[in-house]
Amino acid sequence: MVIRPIAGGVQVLAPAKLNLFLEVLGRRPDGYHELETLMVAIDLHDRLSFLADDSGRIALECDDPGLPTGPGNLVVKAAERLRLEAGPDRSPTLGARIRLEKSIPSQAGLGGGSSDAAATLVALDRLWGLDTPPGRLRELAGLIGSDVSFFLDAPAAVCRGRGERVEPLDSHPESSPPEFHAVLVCPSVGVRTPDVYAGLTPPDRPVPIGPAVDAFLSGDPARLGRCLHNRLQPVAERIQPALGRVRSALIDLTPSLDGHLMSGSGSAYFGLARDRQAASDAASRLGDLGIGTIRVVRCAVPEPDTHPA
Ligand SMILES: C[C@@](CO)(OP(=O)(O)O)[C@H](O)COP(=O)(O)OP(=O)(O)OC[C@H]1O[C@@H](n2ccc(N)nc2=O)[C@H](O)[C@@H]1O
Ligand SMILES: Nc1ncnc2c1ncn2[C@@H]1O[C@H](COP(=O)(O)OP(=O)(O)O)[C@@H](O)[C@H]1O
Repeated sequence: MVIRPIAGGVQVLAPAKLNLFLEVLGRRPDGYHELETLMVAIDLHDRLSFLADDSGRIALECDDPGLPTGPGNLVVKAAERLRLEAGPDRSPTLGARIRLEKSIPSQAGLGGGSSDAAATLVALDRLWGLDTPPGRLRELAGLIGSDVSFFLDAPAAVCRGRGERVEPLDSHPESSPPEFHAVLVCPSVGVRTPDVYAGLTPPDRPVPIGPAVDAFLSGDPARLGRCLHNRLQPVAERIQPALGRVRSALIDLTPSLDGHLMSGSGSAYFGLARDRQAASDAASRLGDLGIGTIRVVRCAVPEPDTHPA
């Protein structure tokens, strides 16, 4: 995530993510599912600004009237959870005026709410001068939602457990993760994550993640395209049959695209392209079909001025 100082506070660009591979290993006794997923950040961002307020009030304003601005918003949840870390003496004076400008569609499997929550942890930790140890920040992220920890470590990682055990793929400081281009289709209908997991039967023989990770690290879109996999996709398409049209439209673009997949629990789909021009060409062809909002995106682009998690 990109974080910059502004007058009286900080501003953060919180990226969306794509799941390039998602396998469910089993259902856990706590009701969650054990996952293996390859996630990458993309250059589609929400923008959040944070101004300190020593009255102790946490106030959120959001330009999307469809989203809650109270404790139902993951931004408020993250702010309140972090404030507890300051202890009973300091926390009553810690407040913030937060503005959230949404560009990441909701209920799309793009992790917008989770990314906003991670951005809030990082920004308010800095604004309130808490200096929370990175390991503790990760624990708090895991308490807020399964996908939140990834955004502390983006741009590319393998995530396991509920999704909160993150193994970044850019661990060599001198090498950046490879860059991929894709066309993104965001249908007007969303899919609720709990409904998708509730409708899932975990596979007897899970698909291994290794080939997808190797293909990702090779930087070859054709190779990665052959390894794309999402166990949640057939369930989401059963719940929301309109998604079948998106899949068909992407199939019709084969072989101009190197592969296509639904992200996370849906409803967004992406088509992997050999380069930016191929992604733009695919976007033009998809634009007239009325299947949703079409964008060209880049994956796993290293960003300047990132907060060391
Ligand atoms: C499917 C994925 C793939 O990256 O992303 P999205 O499509 O939501 O972006 C994630 O697993 C979603 O993560 P996140 O959206 O943070 O989930 P949470 O808020 O923790 O959980 C929402 C609900 O999903 C189910 N859930 C979530 C994660 C998991 N490993 N197993 C589950 O069964 C549970 O029913 C839980 O109550
Ligand atoms: N900051 C936020 N941005 C988006 N959705 C949020 C946010 N906070 C809470 N939510 C709730 O989380 C749900 C979906 O979250 P989102 O992250 O957009 O989708 P997904 O889990 O599919 O990636 C929505 O129903 C929305 O009401």
